[in-house]
Amino acid sequence: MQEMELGGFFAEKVLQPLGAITSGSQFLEPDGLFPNHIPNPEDKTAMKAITQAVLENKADLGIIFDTDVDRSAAVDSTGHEFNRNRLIALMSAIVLEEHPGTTIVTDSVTSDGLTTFIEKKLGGKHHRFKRGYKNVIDEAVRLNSVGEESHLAIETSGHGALKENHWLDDGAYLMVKVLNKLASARASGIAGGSKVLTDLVEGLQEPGVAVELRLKIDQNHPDLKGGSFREYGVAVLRLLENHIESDPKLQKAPVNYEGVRASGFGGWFLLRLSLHDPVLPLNIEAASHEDAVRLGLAVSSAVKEFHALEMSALDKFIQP
Ligand SMILES: O=P(O)(O)OC[C@H]1O[C@H](O)[C@H](O)[C@@H](O)[C@@H]1O
Repeated sequence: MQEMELGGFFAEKVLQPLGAITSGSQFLEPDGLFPNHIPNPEDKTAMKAITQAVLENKADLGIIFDTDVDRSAAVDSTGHEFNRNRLIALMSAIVLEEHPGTTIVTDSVTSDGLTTFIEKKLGGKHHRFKRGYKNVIDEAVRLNSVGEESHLAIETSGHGALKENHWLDDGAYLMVKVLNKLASARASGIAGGSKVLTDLVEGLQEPGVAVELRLKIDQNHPDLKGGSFREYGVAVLRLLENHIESDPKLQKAPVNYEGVRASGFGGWFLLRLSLHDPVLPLNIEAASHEDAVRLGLAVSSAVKEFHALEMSALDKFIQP
């Protein structure tokens, strides 16, 4: 069972020759207008489409790719999604079985629960680095070159690369690893859909609320005073950092490579500059909506003097 545009080859050229039944697959024909949904494994509509197809067809596993097959996600036979932190947890479990103790390099927006899972349950090391598939891959290569073993560089976006695959940014290869795990469980007599995969991520703590709010910087606003949006964004981050230091309810993340990350109210937030856009993405995770709002309020009150920052997404989130 599989879906997605250019990745259509995977059903015909990989899954079928291996003996898989792929009859419930959908959207295998490329169409640049993307008539079905945004081709993004982080997108809720995209994940809903593959989940429904898995359940309707009683498939053992669902696989979804983005347009050029470098991002992927999976769905187990019960409709449980393996994308974002859960995909990283699954891939970490598979890679750490093969390479005990190895370092997993991820992007900056990964959850605190993922760190606990990788380090306490799997016995690996979580190196939370920067957003951007190239950044995580380059960092994993660098770690190996200075003697720290790393076999997996992966983003919540679904981009992922393995050392054994020459650090290619390759969503199809990630799914091959997942399929391998499923097939070897079958071969050793463990049936039951894709439960073997679900079991691998057991114990991963997931937040009740996880949001990404993208705060735009108006590049024509007089507050920029002819400077770049980047400079403006850096000034916002600097001020937020000062606020955190003077707020006893917030603790600055001791190790952080991008933007400003802080814990508080049982959750965390990260405000950073987008890789490409005049935007400051704000990620907030917490156990409840109330706690997530408290974190949002802390950010909002810290940056309120920055009038070129478009706050409507955050305002909407924190409104009573
Ligand atoms: O920084 P953002 O705007 O959230 O974008 C971040 C994303 O940018 C590009 O699409 C890269 O290919 C991704 O690897 C990265 O995750």
